[in-house]
This record gives sequence, C-alpha cells and structure tokens, in this order.
Amino acid sequence: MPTAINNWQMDRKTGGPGKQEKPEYRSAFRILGSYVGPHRATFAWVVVCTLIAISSELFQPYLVKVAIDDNLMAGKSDYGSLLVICAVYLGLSLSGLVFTYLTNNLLQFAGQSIVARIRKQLFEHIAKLSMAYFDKTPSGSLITHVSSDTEAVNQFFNQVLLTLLRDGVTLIAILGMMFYLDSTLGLYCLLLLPLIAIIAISFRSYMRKTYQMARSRLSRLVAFVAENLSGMSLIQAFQQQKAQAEQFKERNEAYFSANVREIRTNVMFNRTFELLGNLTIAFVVWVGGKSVLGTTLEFGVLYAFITYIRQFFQPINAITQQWNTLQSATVAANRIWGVLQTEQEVTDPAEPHPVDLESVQGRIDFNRITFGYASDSPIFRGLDLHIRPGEMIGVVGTTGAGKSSLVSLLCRFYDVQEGSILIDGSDIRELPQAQLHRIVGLIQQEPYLFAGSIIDNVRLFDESISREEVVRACEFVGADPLVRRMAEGYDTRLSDRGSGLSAGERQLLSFARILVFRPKVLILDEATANLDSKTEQLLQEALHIVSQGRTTIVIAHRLSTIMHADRILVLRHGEIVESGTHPELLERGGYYEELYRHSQGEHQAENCG
Ligand SMILES: Nc1ncnc2c1ncn2[C@@H]1O[C@H](COP(=O)(O)OP(=O)(O)OP(=O)(O)O)[C@@H](O)[C@H]1O
Repeated sequence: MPTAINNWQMDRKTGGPGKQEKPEYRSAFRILGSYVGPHRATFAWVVVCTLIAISSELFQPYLVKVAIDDNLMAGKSDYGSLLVICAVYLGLSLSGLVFTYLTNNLLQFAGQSIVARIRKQLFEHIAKLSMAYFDKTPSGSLITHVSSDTEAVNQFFNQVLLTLLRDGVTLIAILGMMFYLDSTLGLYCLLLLPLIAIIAISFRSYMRKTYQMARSRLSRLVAFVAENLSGMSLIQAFQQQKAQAEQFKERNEAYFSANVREIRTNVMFNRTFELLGNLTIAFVVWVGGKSVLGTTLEFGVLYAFITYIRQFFQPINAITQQWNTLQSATVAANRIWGVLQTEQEVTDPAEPHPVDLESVQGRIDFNRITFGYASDSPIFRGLDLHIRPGEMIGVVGTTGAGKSSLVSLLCRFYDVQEGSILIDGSDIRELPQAQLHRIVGLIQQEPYLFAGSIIDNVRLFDESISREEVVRACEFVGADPLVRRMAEGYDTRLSDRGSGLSAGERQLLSFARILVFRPKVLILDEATANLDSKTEQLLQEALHIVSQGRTTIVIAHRLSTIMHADRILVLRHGEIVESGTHPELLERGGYYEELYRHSQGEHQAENCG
C-alpha cells in the first residue's frame, strides 16, 4: 500500500508520467526485422498478393476508359466486347477482394505469431531476471512492456507495414497510370506533391503532439485506477473516496480534452486533404475538359484521371495517419529490446556442480561475507555464521538489521560481494539455481497464492506430485479441516492471491507446500507475524512438524516462535551481536533479554485486556 501512496504523491509532483521517449527508427527496424526471418515466405506471399490486389483495383478505371473511348464514344454497337469488358471488370473486383483478404490474413497471422513469440520471450526473460532488477523496475512498467508495448508492435505489422506496402505501391502505380494516360495532366498532378508534403508535415508535428498527449493522459488515468484498486482498503479505511474521485475527475477530464483535440486534429487533416483532392479534380475537369472539347483528349481518359485522383489522396492520407502508430511501435520495440537485453545478475555457472538432492545434509556456512544493495554501503562486512545440519536457528534484531537480507543471500536472490556461502561444503554459486531452490525452501510473511485450485497451489502446478501427497501434507500441518470446509474441498479455486482466505490460512497452505517439496533447508521470514495467537499456535505446531530433519532458520519479531530454537542470533547493523539458547541469552542480559521483558509485558497486557 505505501507504494500506492508514494505514486499518488509522485504523480502530483511531476504532473504525470515521464516524457515520451524519442523513437530510434534504425534500431527498431533492425529488431523487428530479426523477427521476420522465420516468416520470410509469408511476407513474400503478402507482397505478391498485395501487388495482385493493387493491380486489380487500378485496372478498373482503365477498363471503364476503354469501354468509353473504344466502344461508347466510337459509336460502336459491339455489345459482345462491352460484355467482355464488364466481365473482366467484375473479375478484377473479385480478384481485388480475394487478394486483399489473403494479404490481410497472411499479415495478421505472421504479425500475431511474431508478437506472441515476443510476448513469450519477454515473460520468460523477465522471470529469469535477478531480484536487483525488480528492486529498480516498477512492476507497472513491466506490465506495460508485456501488454501495451507488444500490442504496439502488433500494430506495426498489421497496420503500418500493410499501409506502407499497399498504399506506397498504390501511390506509385497511380502516378504511373496518370503519366501513361496523359503526361501533361500527370505533370500537373505531380506539381501537387510539394503542396501535399507541406500540409502533411505541418499537420504531422501537431498530430504527434495530440496523439502523445492522449496516450500519456490515458496511461496516467489507468495507473491511477490500478493504484486505487490495489489500495482500496486504505482508501475506505481513511474515507478517501471523495478525494480520490476528485483526482480521478481531473485525470478523466484531462484525457477527455486530449481525446477531443486529437480527433479534431485528425478531422481537420482529413478534410484539408479532401478539399485539396476536390480542388485538384475541379482543376483537372477544367484543364482536361478544355482538351476534351478541343478533341486533344479522349473523354474516357478524363474519366479515368478523375477516378485516379480520387484514389491518389487515400493512400497519402493513410500513410500520414500511420505515422503515430509507427512512432509508438518504434519506441515500444526499443523498450522491449531493452528488457530482453537486460542480463541476469545472478547466473548459473558455466559448469555447474549439481549435488545429489537426497544426500544433502543441510550444513550452512556463511564465510566472511560482505554484501550491500549498493556496493559502496555494505550491510554485512565479513559476517561469519556456521549452521549445523538439522539445527534450528532463530534470528531476531532491530528493524533494518539485515535479517531478510541474510536469507535472501542464502536463496541467491543476490550474490555476495566478498566471501562465500556454502551448503554441505558446496558454494551456492556453483550449484544450478533450480537445484538450490529445491534445497532451500522459503516461507515469507505474505505467502503467495496463485489463481488456481488448492491442490495446484500446494504442489505449484507440478503434476508429478500426487493428490494424495498434497492431502497428506495438509493433514500434517493442520490445514486439512480448513480445506474440507470449503465448497469444493481441494478443488476449490482460489481467487486473486487467495484473497478469500485469512492470512493464517494462506500461511498454513504454504507450510503444506514446503512439506510437499521437502527442502533440506527451511527459512521462515516473519512467517508468523500479523497472526492472532490462536493461529500462531496452530502454525507453531505446523512448524514443529515441518522443521523435523531440516536445517531451519526462523526470523521472528515474536519471541514465542523462536524460544525453543537450538540457537538464537541477535543481529544489529549487519553483525551478530548475541548468540546462544533462550536461557543463555536471558542470563546474559543484553538486547535479547530486553526484547523478552518487553514481550512479556505485552503478553500480560494482552491477557489483562
Ligand atoms: N531491495 C533492497 N534494495 C535496497 N536496500 C534494501 C533492500 N532491501 C533491504 N534494504 C536495506 O537493507 C537494510 C537491511 O534490510 P533487511 O530487510 O535485511 O532488514 P531486516 O532486519 O529484515 O528488517 P525488518 O525487520 O524491518 O524486516 C535496510 O537498511 C534496508 O533498507
């Protein structure tokens, strides 16, 4: 929830999301081009089909010209050839239809396949990135990469590419036909090109601005809604609905006005082009009409010319309209590439040394480790800690002392800067990560549950783990009665992150998960925080069962969770300042004893209450 509040404040300070990135066309085309390779044949067919479709459409006015000049105007009563012309006209219309359909389908298929591949690559790559990357990158921007950015790339293939190809070729072909029919009139039309370019360029920058404004205001609106949804409990608890509605209204109106401005600009642009087209037709009717009257030009040629002029403006319009899409696709492609190029900080060794999982004993050695999230401010400076197989270690300490960081290092979410961490004498950097995570199991304060059935959540979608094993694990940790009370028992589908369950119930399921996966080293990071004493008692019992035969590290603020540990460590500013059993530490009269006295006071207060 603090994230949501911080974002609201940031948003207010900066007035919305950051500046639009500049498109880098060359690198974007190189990136997108690299995906085209496997679909080369499809794209070749797209070009062929497009050329046939364009030819079919452009020959139609020419056919009418032939009918007018060679038949009607020539005064022939040759119904047979007129019928042939009509049949060919119909054939061309049909071929235009069929080949346009084929072009669209082929391009859609290739485009969608490329985008599906990019999306898959992105998702798989993001899942492999190190925790340091997620510390720096807001999840919102990753969601944008996987959803909107890939969609922008999709539009590149299905809209921009198609327009550039079809309308680009159409434009050139129309000019060719015009010159073929009458070079003088063709030359006049060519003179129009600079005028068209001036209009397009002057509108382009304005259209880009309005387009970008609308997009950035939309993402601001969407981000605001997303934050509100994730922070709904806080909003309701603090009665912030009215204040939030006001802020939403402001963003909504800003998006509305940006949209209206964008539409107005587009309409203005289209109408200006239409006006220019009509003026050109009027000009051609005047100049060409004079020639027809002077019998230097055939009537059919004038007819075909007018039709071509009408067709001439449509592709220019379409290409200009695609400019914005091209820009956002370019930015998106570069952004996606940026993520795909991000290297993992924690990697598997070139030659990993796998161990036999069954023979792992669970001995852990932190050998003079030095680590800091920023390398110039270490949390641990040469920390030494050695844990025997099967030992249960309790870790307490002040906030920010480095308790969670210590276990993050053991899970290899980050690598130490100096020293080493060994499991049974093997450096964890030498183990394949997949194996390390089978050896070390972590239960956090907020257990993560996926949308899926209870069974799948416990066995993490691993079908090789039988239903019976899951049920047995749940029985062991005391989760079975809770599951059986649910409407569909073990097949009950959990909603978003298990929101239908209490924190304790979710935690019980994550204990069962640990039993099923049988890691040799078990870590509990504040796993019993935020639970009432009754649920905590239930989890204590579950922990007792789960920790049997395992090296267990328990980080806890509540001393009741770790009182019976074989050894308790007190961490302060990244150093172990006290170490011993519960009675030993009490006798010592240090930080632990102070903590214990404090917790006893709380306990008595709770009982009195
Ligand atoms: N991902 C991170 N990026 C940068 N700094 C971090 C990160 N996680 C923790 N820190 C910092 O490292 C220090 C140790 O944090 P850590 O979470 O390990 O403490 P802790 O003892 O578990 O605290 P708590 O009991 O409050 O959970 C703190 O100063 C914290 O601000």
